[in-house]
Amino acid sequence: MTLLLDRVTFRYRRWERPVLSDFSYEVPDEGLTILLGPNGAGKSTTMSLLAGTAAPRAGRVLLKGSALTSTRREYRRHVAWLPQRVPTSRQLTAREYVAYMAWLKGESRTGAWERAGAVLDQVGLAEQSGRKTAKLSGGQLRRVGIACALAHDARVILLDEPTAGLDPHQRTVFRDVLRTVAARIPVLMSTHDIADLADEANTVSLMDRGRILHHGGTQSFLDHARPDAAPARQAESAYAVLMKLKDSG
Ligand SMILES: Nc1ncnc2c1ncn2[C@@H]1O[C@H](COP(=O)(O)OP(=O)(O)OP(=O)(O)O)[C@@H](O)[C@H]1O
Repeated sequence: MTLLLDRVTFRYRRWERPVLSDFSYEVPDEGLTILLGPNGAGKSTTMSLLAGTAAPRAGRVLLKGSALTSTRREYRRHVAWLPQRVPTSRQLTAREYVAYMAWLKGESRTGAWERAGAVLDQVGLAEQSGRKTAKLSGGQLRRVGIACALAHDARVILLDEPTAGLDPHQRTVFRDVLRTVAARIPVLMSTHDIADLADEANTVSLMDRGRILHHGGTQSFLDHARPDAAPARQAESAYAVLMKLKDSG
């Protein structure tokens, strides 16, 4: 499975300067890849282009060699996507909402309902599955969003800051879910929780101002850490060193 951006240029409406210019990025086809970078680096933009929710002004978005534009429905079925802000329908219960999203992606009615129950359980929301989404907390809604991304048979999963707003216990639950899922399906996840998640990742991509500064195995990323960095601080140190290198280069 190959999902990639090929020489893409993108700018937001009424903005003169493109966020991404002649930008290429290929999602590794196995395991967990974390996408790091400071605020405004272009992570969410990159992910929404990969998810097919934003369209490039130039260049191509490709899934296994076929252009997004020719197979949009098919594409959305294969690519699961958790945006930063989880859109929900306030009148539906958590289970109804997740089942509806799975149905939209091509699951049968019964299949979607069963699957919704299972994934809500997986993200620790079994007890809240009958509550209206309007009554859920921000962290619980985020878990509903994660459940939606897991609720259909996608071939790649894109998660934009999935751990934002989760309490420490839920982060641990999420890490376990992520480990299980990424063993089966490639996952690309943007995050600011470097220390938490670098251990879990197979690949680390670091971007800034619409450019990839580093892309490679987790160890090759951690190798940039200062020699005196404490083991628990290695990922943060590597991040700081690479960002500084960019400033000096
Ligand atoms: N809807 C929008 N309209 C106009 N500009 C936008 C919009 N969304 C993002 N931008 C701009 O595009 C650039 C990249 O933003 P993007 O959200 O992709 O960064 P990010 O790396 O995901 O940041 P963060 O870590 O804060 O989520 C920023 O300069 C941002 O201000």
